[in-house]
Parts: sequence; structure tokens; C-alpha cells
Amino acid sequence: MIWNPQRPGTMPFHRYRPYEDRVNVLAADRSWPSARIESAPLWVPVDLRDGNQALAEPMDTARKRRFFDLLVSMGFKEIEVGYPSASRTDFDFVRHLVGLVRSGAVPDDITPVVFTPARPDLIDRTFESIDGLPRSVVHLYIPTSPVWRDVVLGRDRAAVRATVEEAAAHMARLADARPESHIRFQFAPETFNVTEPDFVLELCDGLTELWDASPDRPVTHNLPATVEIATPNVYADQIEYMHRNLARRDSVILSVHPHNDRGTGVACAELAVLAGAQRVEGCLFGNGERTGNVDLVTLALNLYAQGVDPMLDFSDIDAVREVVEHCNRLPVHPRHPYAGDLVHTAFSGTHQDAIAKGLAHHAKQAAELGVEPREAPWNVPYLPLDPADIGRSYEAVIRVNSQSGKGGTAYLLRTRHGLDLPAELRADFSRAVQDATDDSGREASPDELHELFRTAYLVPGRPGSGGVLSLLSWTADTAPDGAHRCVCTLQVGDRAGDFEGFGNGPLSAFVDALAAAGISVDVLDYSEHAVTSGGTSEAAAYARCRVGGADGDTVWGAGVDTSLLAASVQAVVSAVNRAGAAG
Ligand SMILES: CC(=O)SCCNC(=O)CCNC(=O)[C@H](O)C(C)(C)COP(=O)(O)OP(=O)(O)OC[C@H]1O[C@@H](n2cnc3c(N)ncnc32)[C@H](O)[C@@H]1OP(=O)(O)O
Ligand SMILES: CC(C)C(=O)C(=O)O
Ligand SMILES: [Mg+2]
Repeated sequence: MIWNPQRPGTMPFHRYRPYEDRVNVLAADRSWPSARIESAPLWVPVDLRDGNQALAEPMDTARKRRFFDLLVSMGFKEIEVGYPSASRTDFDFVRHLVGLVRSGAVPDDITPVVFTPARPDLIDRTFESIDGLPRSVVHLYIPTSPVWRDVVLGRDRAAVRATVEEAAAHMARLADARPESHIRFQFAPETFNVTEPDFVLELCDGLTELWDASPDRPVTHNLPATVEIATPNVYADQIEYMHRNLARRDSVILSVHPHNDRGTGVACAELAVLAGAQRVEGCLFGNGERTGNVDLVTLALNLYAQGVDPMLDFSDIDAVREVVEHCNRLPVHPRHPYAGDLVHTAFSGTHQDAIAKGLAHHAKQAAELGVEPREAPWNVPYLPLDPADIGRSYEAVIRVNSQSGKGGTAYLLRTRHGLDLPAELRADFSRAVQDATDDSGREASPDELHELFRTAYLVPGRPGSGGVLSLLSWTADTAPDGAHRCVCTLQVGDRAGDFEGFGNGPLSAFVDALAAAGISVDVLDYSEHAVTSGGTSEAAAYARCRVGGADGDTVWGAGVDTSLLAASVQAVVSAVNRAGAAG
């Protein structure tokens, strides 16, 4: 047995029953585990009904309208717009919509869905609300499971079936009385996931028959996990059972409506689609009763990230989020899949290193393929999709705090300030960043990192920095024999003087002048580049120097200047002063 130090808990878990005691799952033979999702199901947002009924402040017409317009612009074609018999607000919104549709302000391929319980008076009110709509779906629901039958409705199976059939027949009569409107029907056995499968089948098949569903006027059977109680495979088995056994299958749209009580709404919906579901109801960002309806954004982008077209537009996900947050008056969590503020951000060192390498590799591959980076296949570690595809920039991809390493810091200095530090200097600077972020306990912004770099490496190279060495003035020229000469005025401690040096380049001539002033410097590593940010025409130079002879300290210095030579000289002065500061 695997060693496990946990001890029996004291919470009353014995009060709860496993799902096998609560629902009979019939599918022994299943095909969903080896199926694949190769195309998008019909997505039906229920934000304006199920989402709305879960809000402390339900949406008014203006908010519903804004939400509806968003859904249309994203590409949804069937949209549940309300529970018209619930409130004047819901009724009025549907009437408002009828006006919009009739005036041509809503594309004519949009089908509004309205929701009703199995009560004749409320069904009448529902049909009143859709008068004048050329096409719509009326969605009838009733709870069907044993607990709801016994405790809520006080009706047995036969009585529930009778209620459903009376309501459905009433709906059929009301629809027949409106021949100018194309009205389809939808049925939801609420609490489907805890209802006896044979009873759900009996109800659904009864309605398929009663409504005389046909392939060109199909019925939608919407099978909700009203309150999740089991692992997603159980829901998938339930859906596959219905998929295989529903009568007139070609006249039925099999729909699912998962909630998220166990936090597995997305998994339930995905497995249900594998099991034969053709339509998925949910809400944007998972709003809805209790822990919410299944999140359509996550579902759709999960498909996208597999190379399957979700047939919805998320190219500006922040704009989508802004509208939804406004209408629901609820924030989207910073860790929300795909859309949260932090989901494309890495703070941790090894992730940053991998992302920075991945982005560079991606750019290189795109160039090799001769395509724009936006078109090249995506394979960047830790980023399931290209943030740019959903309207995000790379700015927030890497952020630095005490969990970060040299890769992230170097990435930010390079991408935000045009400074491409050599590998060894990255490690050197990273220690300074680590100290600063450990001390502050905070994140360091790209500007703060730049300031830290400036203070640590650039300032010591400039006159008046307070270091032991100040370069007050200098000139460099080339002698007729090709040797380089440097003449400079140096202040070393409190003594100033003029010095001259020679070398095979201007920098070595300067180092020679330093030797004449009694400062021994060996330049061990040197690199330089143009600064590629902020439209400047500056150059950056980095020098790793041994200062003070064979036993001296090895220190990095850096310089940035409009003259490359000045930058290189400053880098050496910086190294000397940093060595001096280190003692
Ligand atoms: C899982 C879901 O999301 S289901 C949808 C839930 N959404 C909502 O409830 C939002 C809108 N609802 C409302 O505004 C109100 O409930 C109304 C207007 C529809 C009805 O209001 P009321 O008449 O005051 O009834 P109330 O809200 O208390 O509902 C309880 C009654 O409805 C019955 N009932 C519940 N569901 C259904 C149904 N689908 N069909 C028929 N009757 C039902 C209950 O058995 C109970 O009946 P009882 O009074 O005989 O015991
Ligand atoms: C589809 C309806 C009845 C619903 O919202 C649910 O069961 O969660
Ligand atoms: Mg629901």
C-alpha cells in the first residue's frame, strides 16, 4: 500500500450518498471515450435567462439589449432571451426584441428562445410575448427526478407525464393558431441527470410524437445536469444512452445544459458532445445559478486550441468580457481560462525562460516558413494559444517578482527597453532583481527593472556617479601606424590628471590610459548592440572586466550612449566603479 499520512476526518461525510445510489446509469457499452470532437456544436447562450435569474440585480432592457447585441456580433444564432412569464422586465424585453426583429435591426437568421414552466397561464403569457416574431423556439421545462417529483411537485411519474403532455398540447395549439410564425419546440426534463433514464426517454419520445417532430421541424430535447452530482463520465453515459435510444433521432436535436456544482461543467459538456450531443447551452464566463452554467467561452476556445473552428468570434476577448461584466455586474476571475487578466502571464522563472525561448523560436520558424508570425503554427510552451489571436498583447505575458529568474527579466529589458543583455550579465542582474523584489515583496514593472539596471550598471559609468573613477573628458584618434590612442582626464579618488594610452582599438587604448593612472583592467568579455526601443539611436555596450590585476574582482559594467565608443568606455568605467564599490 502507498504510504499515506492522512488521518480519518471529523466532518460528517456519511450524510451524503454516492451517485450510484441516486441515479441508475444504464450505459455499459459506450463509444464516447474513443470519439473525437471535429466540429463545433450549436452553441446556445442562456445568459439572458438562466444567467439573468441568478443575478442579485437582473438585467434591465438596456443591459439585456447590450448583451443580446454582443451575442449576435459573436456569431450565436439561437439565443435564449428570457422567461417572459417571470416578470414585466423579461416580458418587455421580448417585446422590445420583436420590434427590433420586425424593423430589420436583428439579422433574420437569429432564432430567439423563450422559456416557460408547464403551467397553462404562464404558457399563454409566453406566447403573447413572441407574437409577431417570424421564428422562435418555445422551451418547456418541468423537474422529473424522484426528489423533485416527491418534494417539489408532489406528483408521481404518471402525473408529471400528464402535466407535460397537457402543457405540450397547449403549446401546439397556440403555435397552430399563429401560422405566420415558425415556432419550434424544446423540452427540458429539469434534473435529467438524477432522473430514471427510462422515464426521461418516455417523456421525450412522447413529446417527439405529440409535436410531430420531423427533420425539417425538429424538436430539441435539452438534457440538463441541473445540479452536478457525479463525475463527467456518468453524464456522458447518460447522454449516450439517450442518443442511442431516442425515437425519431433524425428529428431530434440532442442538447445539453450542464451546471458546474462539482467544478466539472466544461468536462461534462465536452464528454456529452463526444457522446452524441449536438447543441450546448451555457453562459459566457460561466455565470448562472450557484456555481454557474457551463462556460461557453472556455468550451469554444478549448476547441479553437485544438484546431477546430468554434464558429464564434473571440478576436477581442477583452471587449466581450467588458460587456459581460457590465451587464452581469460580476467580475471575471483573473484566473478564468483564456479571458482572465493573469492567464497569459508567467511570474515564475522557468516558465518565463521557456516562454521567452518559445516566442523567439516561433518568430524564427515563421521567418523560415516565409509567413507572418500570426500565421505560423503555434507551439510556445505554457501558452495554449497565441494571446494575439484573442486580441491580447504580449505585454503581460512575462511579469517579474521574487519568483522570477534571469530569463524573464532579460525578456522585459529586451522587449520593453531594447537592452539585450549577454547571458552572463543576465544572471548577474537577476541577483539584484531578486534582492529588490524579495525586499519589497512586490512585482517589479518593466520601468522599475530598467531603473534598477540603470542605477546598478549605467550610472556608475557616468561622471559624478560618486565612484572611485570619473572620466571627465576623453578623445580617441588613430596614429599613422594604425595604433589607437586615447587621451583622457581622469579623476581617481580626489586626484585628477591627464593620461594617455595606446592599443589596437580605442577601448584597449582607454584601458591602457587607465593603467597609466594606476588602475589595472582586463576586459574579459565585451558585446554591443543598437538600442531597439523608443525610437532612439543609442548604442548599448556591456563589458565584463577583471579589475585590480590577476587577483582582482571580475565585474560587469554597461554603458548606453548615442556614440558606441562612449558607451563602451562608460561600460569599462562602470565595471571599475562597481568593483570599487564591492571593495
Ligand atoms: C433549473 C432552472 O433554472 S428552472 C427555472 C427557474 N427560473 C425561475 O424560477 C425564474 C422565474 N420564475 C418566476 O418568476 C416564478 O417562479 C414564476 C413567475 C414562474 C412562478 O411564480 P409563482 O407562481 O409565485 O410560483 P413559485 O415561484 O413559488 O414556483 C413554485 C411552484 O411552481 C411549481 N413548479 C416548479 N417548476 C414547475 C414547472 N416547470 N412547471 C410547472 N410547475 C412548476 C412548483 O411545484 C410550485 O407549485 P406549488 O405552488 O403548487 O407548490
Ligand atoms: C434547462 C433548465 C431546466 C435549467 O436551467 C436547468 O435544469 O438547469
Ligand atoms: Mg440551468
